[in-house]
Amino acid sequence: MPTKPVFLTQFLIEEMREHGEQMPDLRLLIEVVTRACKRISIAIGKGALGGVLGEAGTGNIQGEAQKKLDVLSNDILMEANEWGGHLAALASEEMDEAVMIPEQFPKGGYLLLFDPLDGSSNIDVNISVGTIFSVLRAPRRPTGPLEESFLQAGTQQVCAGYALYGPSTQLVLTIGTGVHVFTLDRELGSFVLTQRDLRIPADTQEFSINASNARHWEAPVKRYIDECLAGKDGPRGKDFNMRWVASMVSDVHRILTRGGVFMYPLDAKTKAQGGKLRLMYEANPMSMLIEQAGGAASTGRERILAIKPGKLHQRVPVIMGSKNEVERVASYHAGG
Ligand SMILES: O=P(O)(O)OC[C@H]1O[C@](O)(COP(=O)(O)O)[C@@H](O)[C@@H]1O
Ligand SMILES: [Mg+2]
Ligand SMILES: [Mg+2]
Repeated sequence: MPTKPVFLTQFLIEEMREHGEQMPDLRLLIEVVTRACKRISIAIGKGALGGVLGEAGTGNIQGEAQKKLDVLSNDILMEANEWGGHLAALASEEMDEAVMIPEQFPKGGYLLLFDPLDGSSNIDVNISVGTIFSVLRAPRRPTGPLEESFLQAGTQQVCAGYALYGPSTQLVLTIGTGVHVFTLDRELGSFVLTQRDLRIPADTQEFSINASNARHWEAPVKRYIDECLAGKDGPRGKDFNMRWVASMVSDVHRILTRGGVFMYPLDAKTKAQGGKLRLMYEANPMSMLIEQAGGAASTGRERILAIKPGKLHQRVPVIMGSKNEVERVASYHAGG
């Protein structure tokens, strides 16, 4: 890595210059979102001292009880972005409807979607959580209801990223030119480039799934996991390790860093709602990062980024990570 620190803004200017198109509004949007993530990182770092742990006493459109930090992170991101300039509208896991930038503020050409706090079940037990975001272009002449503007396939994303609030706070980002990692220098209060162009190995010996759902899994997933568990004496001829943090950000970060396959497949419990994880602000941004790093992302039956969304809070099955493993799971779904 360069000896002289490369800060996020500088990196974005150089990256956009190198790829032939300066997008000052997109750069501004990324700076505003990452500044909000710094504020969330500080709030999380205070933990019990900051009074941010525990239930908020309210629920969201997903039917989940909100944690105080779900609400606080959402408020911080709303406040940071609502003055507009770079956005036309935004949508969040924690808000029923998409929100247009208020009349009195200038409008920008982008739409922002976010999961303000991912891994909520881990907040009160001090395990890493994160913020996931996705950026789309706003239609020039939107016709129907605001929500329709957002219903674009994941291939239309111009930017995707997450902040990981762990022992260190990291930002992992793509603007369609590879996946790059920044680490928050707490003294400087700035994100500094620490890894360029992450590449996911095509093969792996590590899978990530909530095994307590095994009895609900479909046959292709059961077969895949059973073969992994059979290890070197089984059809795969090699031993597999398992990891499950139950924060998608942490599990996907591990996979972007050293490979693996992350699975939250369709099962009997989630079939009626189409899956557990949300397409627009969990599966799509993570799929763009995974594919940009040379991996694959599927529902088991189709490429996640190719899905034409039907509604803002749509859920989908998720199988992503090392290319050859994801393709193997998909081939089992196809009867292979
Ligand atoms: O509780 P489970 O079944 O292990 O599910 C964990 C999954 O749910 C999530 O926490 C859902 O995300 P939110 O915390 O943003 O609702 C994912 O981060 C994680 O992968
Ligand atoms: Mg989430
Ligand atoms: Mg969340």
